[in-house]
Amino acid sequence: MDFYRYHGLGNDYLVVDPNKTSVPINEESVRAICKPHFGEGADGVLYGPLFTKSGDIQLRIFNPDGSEAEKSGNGTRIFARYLVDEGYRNSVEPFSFQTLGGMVTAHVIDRRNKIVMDMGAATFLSTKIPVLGEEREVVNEHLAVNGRKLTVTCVSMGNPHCVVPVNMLSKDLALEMGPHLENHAMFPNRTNVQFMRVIDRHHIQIEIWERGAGYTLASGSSSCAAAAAAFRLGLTQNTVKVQMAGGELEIVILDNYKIQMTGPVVFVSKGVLSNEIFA
Ligand SMILES: N[C@@H](CCC[C@H](N)C(=O)O)C(=O)O
Repeated sequence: MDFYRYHGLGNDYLVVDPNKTSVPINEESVRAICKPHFGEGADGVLYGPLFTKSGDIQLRIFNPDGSEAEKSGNGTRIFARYLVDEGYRNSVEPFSFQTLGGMVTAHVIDRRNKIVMDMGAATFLSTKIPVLGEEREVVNEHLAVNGRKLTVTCVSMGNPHCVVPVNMLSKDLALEMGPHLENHAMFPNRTNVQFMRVIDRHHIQIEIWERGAGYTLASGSSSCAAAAAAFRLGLTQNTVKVQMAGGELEIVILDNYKIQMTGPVVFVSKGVLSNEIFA
């Protein structure tokens, strides 16, 4: 099974192309592939391009625990670059593809340094995220988590996010509280988690705990969600640089919370997976 490894700010994915391999991708095989030391090790698998009857391209996004995600910011930028690198699309014109969390549109301006992605609209609506309880926008709500009382704002970018503004940010905070928030009873589909420090009206910093992946150096959809929450809370303007352990993404919040994300993608390697890892 051929794979193509890319990373976006240290958030690394393996692209597995169904047109080049017949090995099935499922929960079990994804776990084996992503397992550090025993498999290739990665923050996820991007399975595509799959083609619909009308010729649209579809992408399936898998977390290292084998669960399927509706959307990924770094994942979609990486996949856009793969489509151009392998000649499925060219970089002259923007192109779109489907994810479980909706359509995204890629503008490949400089395939290494600048891929702009129209990520779809952010929503704070509980039924869309989902968050339990009566239908409402989940903005500045109190949540008891592992003996602490946090104030959270929840966002769907197609996939679920829980943003926690804090004054003091650390990796340890994400490692300690992330798993409790990810699996909190309020989130029936679990959630991605961002601890967010506002630096000024154009800069925020986040530490991330990803659903199905754990601590990651960067997350594109997390950056979109955190920027949308900061803007909604009146803490920032609509153009924000999001600083993460792995680097920085630029997020623009357009009308109706449509989100545009800009960032780099690095091609790391191409390889062949041995069947032995599935035994
Ligand atoms: N790393 C991604 C997010 C991947 C999916 C996420 N773990 C989920 O389960 O929703 C990104 O860059 O957005």
